[in-house]
Amino acid sequence: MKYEAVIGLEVHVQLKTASKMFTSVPYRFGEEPNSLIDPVVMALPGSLPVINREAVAKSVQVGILLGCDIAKTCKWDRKNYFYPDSPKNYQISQYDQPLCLNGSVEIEVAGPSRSEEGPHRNVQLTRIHLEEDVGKLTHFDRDSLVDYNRAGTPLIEIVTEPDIYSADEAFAFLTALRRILVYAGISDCDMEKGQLRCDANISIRPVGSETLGTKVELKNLNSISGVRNGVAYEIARQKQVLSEGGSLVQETRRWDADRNMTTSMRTKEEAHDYRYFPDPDLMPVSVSEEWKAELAKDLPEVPFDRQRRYQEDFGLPYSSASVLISDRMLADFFESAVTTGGSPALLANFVVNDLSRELSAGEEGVDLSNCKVEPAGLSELVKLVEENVISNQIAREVLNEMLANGGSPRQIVKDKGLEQSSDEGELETLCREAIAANEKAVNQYKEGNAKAINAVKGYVMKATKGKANPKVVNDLIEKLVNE
Ligand SMILES: Nc1ncnc2c1ncn2[C@@H]1O[C@H](COP(=O)(O)OP(=O)(O)OP(=O)(O)O)[C@@H](O)[C@H]1O
Ligand SMILES: [Mg+2]
Ligand SMILES: [Mg+2]
Repeated sequence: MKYEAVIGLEVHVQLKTASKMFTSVPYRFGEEPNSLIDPVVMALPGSLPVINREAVAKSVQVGILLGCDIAKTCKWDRKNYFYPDSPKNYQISQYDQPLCLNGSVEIEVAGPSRSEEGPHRNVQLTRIHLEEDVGKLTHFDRDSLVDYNRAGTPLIEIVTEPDIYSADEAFAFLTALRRILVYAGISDCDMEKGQLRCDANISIRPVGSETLGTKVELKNLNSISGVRNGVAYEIARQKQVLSEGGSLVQETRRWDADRNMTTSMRTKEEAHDYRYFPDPDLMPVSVSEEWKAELAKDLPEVPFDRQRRYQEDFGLPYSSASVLISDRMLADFFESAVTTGGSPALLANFVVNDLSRELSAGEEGVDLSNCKVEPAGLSELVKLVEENVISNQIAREVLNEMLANGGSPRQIVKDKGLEQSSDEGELETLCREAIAANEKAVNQYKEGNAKAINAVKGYVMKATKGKANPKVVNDLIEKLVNE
């Protein structure tokens, strides 16, 4: 029998807010353990929670970005369980009246190559609710240490419908979701710092069947590639079990990235009964239309809309547009340069090929905040190319100088005497010299080998240190070899 996979994701995202969800203490990653706590975080008797307006605002913004229905009123519920990573014996969450319902995330599954666009599709969401994070346990041989710094940090849980059908789609979903959230300043979504965490629910069913199979919930997925690997492994494992005549049980499994396999953590019988009930210490929250409109105003255009605009309005190829939108700093830099002037295609080339490579320091991504080149400077450089003052090749050289020492491109070109030479008399002499020195190549060219002529052009370029106007050289050589 042929099977297909069905996947639903639960994504937890830490919100970038000045203080915790129900108290004014801040949260920062990597601080002295148990230094960012107070009576509310520790749930000391008599302490009362106060709702963080900024956290609600950011969650509403996520809802707007993802096209959700924002609840007019949402309420808070206690999810009861005890575990040492939480100082209370419950977590404040939202059960039956979450802040957002429905909505979707546009994904693009990778195309056949980096320069070819893959198919786009909307993955449906079920809900988004707001809750508080728990602390962090560190286990040793005989005992464990607990750090409550993270406890009480605002966390949203984004739950998808079972509407993802492969490991690659799960990867595409998380990539797209993370990009939107980072763009909008909702969260930095650094998975290594636990700012974005994902559980994957996976089942398989015979192709053509409408009913869902028994689901396995996969935990401990520590990176977006980890999700892809874990989901792929789990789909294969489930198919294997069924093909051997076995049956699947509803369980929670743990992804072991080192051993590249999943192992069982607990089965359905061991699942918690959370005994949800409304938190008596917190009032429901209502979100007015005015507030929603206010919050919507601060939101950026979403990345795929930008990608389409770059392709349609600026005529950029997919390969450039997709790299530009992969990082908001890069895209903003490009747009700012386009506004200042210069051909979008040329600007995109320099940003994608030169700036992004120069500035992407490994995992950290692009950091343009310390860059010595400003958008206006790049724009000026491109104008020099368009005005035929310098060639593309020289422009690269000037850009490298700008990246190293700053400065205006016009001034650099002037100081270093890099202006392109279009002096036909001077260039003709050089071209004649080049043709004489490359007799063999010229003959090959005449016999139909079009590329052979590059040797002749190369000679002129070398002699002028790249300063010859390539168009003038081309035309001259063309004319002279056919004389
Ligand atoms: N048979 C199935 N196959 C694949 N995914 C499923 C299946 N049934 C449900 N799902 C997905 O599992 C996820 C369930 O998440 P949800 O948060 O609603 O419940 P939970 O995991 O039981 O609760 P908790 O938040 O306490 O872990 C959703 O993303 C849903 O789409
Ligand atoms: Mg859940
Ligand atoms: Mg779950």
